[in-house]
Amino acid sequence: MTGYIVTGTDTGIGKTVFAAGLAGALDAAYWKPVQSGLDEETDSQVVQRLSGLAPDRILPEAYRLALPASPHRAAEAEGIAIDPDALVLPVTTRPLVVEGAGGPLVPLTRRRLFADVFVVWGLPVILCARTSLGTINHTLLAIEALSRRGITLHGVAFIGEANEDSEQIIADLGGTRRLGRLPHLPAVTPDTLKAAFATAFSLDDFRREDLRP
Ligand SMILES: Nc1ncnc2c1ncn2[C@@H]1O[C@H](COP(=O)(O)OP(=O)(O)OP(=O)(O)O)[C@@H](O)[C@H]1O
Ligand SMILES: C[C@H](N)[C@H](N)CCCCCC(=O)O
Ligand SMILES: [Mg+2]
Repeated sequence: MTGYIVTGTDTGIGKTVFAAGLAGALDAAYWKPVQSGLDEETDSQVVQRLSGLAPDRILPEAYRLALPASPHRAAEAEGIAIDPDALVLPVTTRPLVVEGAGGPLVPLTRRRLFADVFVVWGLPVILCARTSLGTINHTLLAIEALSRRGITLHGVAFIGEANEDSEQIIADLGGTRRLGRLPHLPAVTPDTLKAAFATAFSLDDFRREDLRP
């Protein structure tokens, strides 16, 4: 299985928008294993709308939970528990872009974290981080959490306005690379996202040999 796990330093950081850009650029498939919150457009629906991918490239979620909360809590609210061992990567002929919920230490159950399944999945992780003040601490904390579990960090994708020094010190102290920065888009549409993604990121950074079909 090839592809990437997209995680973030927080919820609402821009993972879904980034994942839509990446999945579209790689002509990939997208999977959101646990969706919590069903009242608004779901992440899968957003990616469907923004990526330009065919509907069958958006793979069905393993869990769809109504409460917009941490997955462990959203599951409990429905009287169920998520089974992390059931979160098996779907088999696809295309690279797979997998989006977590929130950040790497978000609980799936009261004992298991997203990071625990990242280890099992074995795909490299892309960490989405904002550029605004406070991001250095949050991003380095997330990098440390991934690193101590032996999870491969592919790099950091920044989202927001330029903050050269913060991006550089995160890359230096975190021992990782800056993949690029998606600016704040006044309107996020399939066209604006495609153009911004192409400007912000180099496809070669994501097209490893084993990602080619
Ligand atoms: N580059 C951007 N330009 C403008 N708006 C953005 C950008 N990235 C994200 N947003 C907006 O910010 C909000 C949160 O983004 P998004 O849903 O991608 O976050 P997320 O990290 O996937 O959150 P969650 O943890 O709920 O999955 C959305 O309204 C989205 O449209
Ligand atoms: C509901 C939200 N949009 C996400 N899907 C879930 C975010 C979980 C964050 C948990 C936490 O870190 O406190
Ligand atoms: Mg999302």
